[in-house]
Order: sequence, then C-alpha cells, then structure tokens
Amino acid sequence: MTRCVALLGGSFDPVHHGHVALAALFAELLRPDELRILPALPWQKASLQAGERDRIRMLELAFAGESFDVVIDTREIDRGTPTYTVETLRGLRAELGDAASIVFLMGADQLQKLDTWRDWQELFALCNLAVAARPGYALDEDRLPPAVADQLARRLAAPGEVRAASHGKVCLARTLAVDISATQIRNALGKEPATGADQGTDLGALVPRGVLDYIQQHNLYKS
Ligand SMILES: Nc1ncnc2c1ncn2[C@@H]1O[C@H](COP(=O)(O)OP(=O)(O)OP(=O)(O)O)[C@@H](O)[C@H]1O
Ligand SMILES: O=C(O)c1ccc[n+]([C@@H]2O[C@H](COP(=O)([O-])O)[C@@H](O)[C@H]2O)c1
Repeated sequence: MTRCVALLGGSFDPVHHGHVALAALFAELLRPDELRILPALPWQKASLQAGERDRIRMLELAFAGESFDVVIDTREIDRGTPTYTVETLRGLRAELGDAASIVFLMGADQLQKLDTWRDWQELFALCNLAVAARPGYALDEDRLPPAVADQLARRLAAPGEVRAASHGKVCLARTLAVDISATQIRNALGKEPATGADQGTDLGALVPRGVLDYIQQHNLYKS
C-alpha cells in the first residue's frame, strides 16, 4: 500500500481541542502511516504570543494522551524564516519520494483563503488536501473564492482515494464541529485574574489539561 504521510501545520498559539479533533478525525479517515505536526512561523500573522519552544512543548503535551501517534516536525521553526507551505512540501516531497501520498490537513478557514497562499496552485502538484468543517467557515463551493472552488470541483475525492494518490486530490470532512480558536483562548487568558481562576470561560473545555497546566505554570498569554 502507498505510504501516506499526513501533515497538520499551524501556529498552535496555543494548540487546542479543535486541532486535536482535526488530527484525530483524519487519523481515523486516512489511516496515515505517519501524522506530522508542523508548527509554523506564519507569514500572514503579525506575531505570535508564545515562544517557539513553548509552542512545541504544548504540542507534545496536547497529543501525548491520544490513541494515535504524531511526530512533531520542527523544520519550519528551524528554518527560521516566514513559513511558505509550498517550500516545506518541496522539501518533504524530495525526502519522501514521488510515490508517497502526502496529505496536508486544514480547517475550512484556510480553504477559504487558499488562494492567498504562496504559489497555491503548485500545492496540488505536491500534495493532497484534507479539509475539515469549522463553525463559521463554509465548505460549500459557492462560498469559496471561484478559483479555489474550481480546483475543488476538479479534485474532490473520497478519503480512500486521497490516501492512495500521491498528490492532486482533495477530500472534505463535513462532520467536524468544534467551535474553538486560539484567539478565543488567548483572549480569555489575557483577561484572567492573577489568581488563575477564570471568570467566564471554561478553559478546560478548550485546551487539553496538560497544555492548560503548562500555560499556567509558565504564565503564558498574560497581557
Ligand atoms: N476549531 C477548529 N476546527 C477545525 N479546524 C481548525 C480548528 N482550529 C484550527 N483549525 C485548523 O488548524 C490549523 C492550524 O490552526 P491555527 O493554529 O491557526 O489555530 P486557530 O485557532 O485558527 O488560531 P488563531 O485563532 O490564532 O488564528 C488550520 O488549518 C486551521 O484551519
Ligand atoms: O504557504 C502559505 O502561503 C500559507 C499561508 C497561510 C497559511 N499557511 C499554512 O497553513 C497552516 C495554518 O496556518 P495558520 O495561520 O492557520 O496557523 C500553517 O501550516 C501555515 O504555514 C501557509
């Protein structure tokens, strides 16, 4: 069977239950041989709040208790320059070979702005995409930028076909419905009183326990 490597890139500032659910869903649907988490230095975001080592440590803690294995691949942080996914994929394709199925995972918010990514049309020559629904972001073709909708219409496939193809296919998972964002978590933590007792937001419902402990122990996201 074709070797399949799934990739989940992100800022993870901090990692939250939405990320873990997205990874778990595609771990189940695609059964990849490897699932790599790629913490990025995103060029479209002004600056991240947590440092690189903290983001990596939080990722390790977030996925530690899961039933599927992940590898935290720090190449984008190690590169030290703003992340362009197309560059990462060129490197991975050279390492993994032409036959491997490479699947880049994302939420619907990123599909909606895929046409703003560096050399986005080249992504389809390098990898497959697996996109999950996210509350507030439509997956419907008529709600996507026309050029993205056009690519989607031509490439739409079942998860099994994506797993078997080296590149060029897109599968959608419409069942995910986790209404969590890192922005919401940073905002809640920024407002939290010094005692650590959050007044309005149940942070435990948003962030894995080990990650929340780490955030509190290291005093992250205090404004
Ligand atoms: N709740 C969610 N449901 C589905 N996909 C998600 C969810 N949260 C994040 N993702 C996806 O995970 C990847 C990394 O997301 P990212 O680290 O930017 O988190 P975020 O919550 O969107 O962050 P921020 O609020 O800082 O923009 C992206 O592909 C994004 O679409
Ligand atoms: O390559 C690009 O131009 C590009 C533009 C926006 C986002 N991405 C990637 O998409 C992933 C999610 O990004 P973000 O901003 O939601 O954390 C992460 O791996 C980013 O490097 C990539």
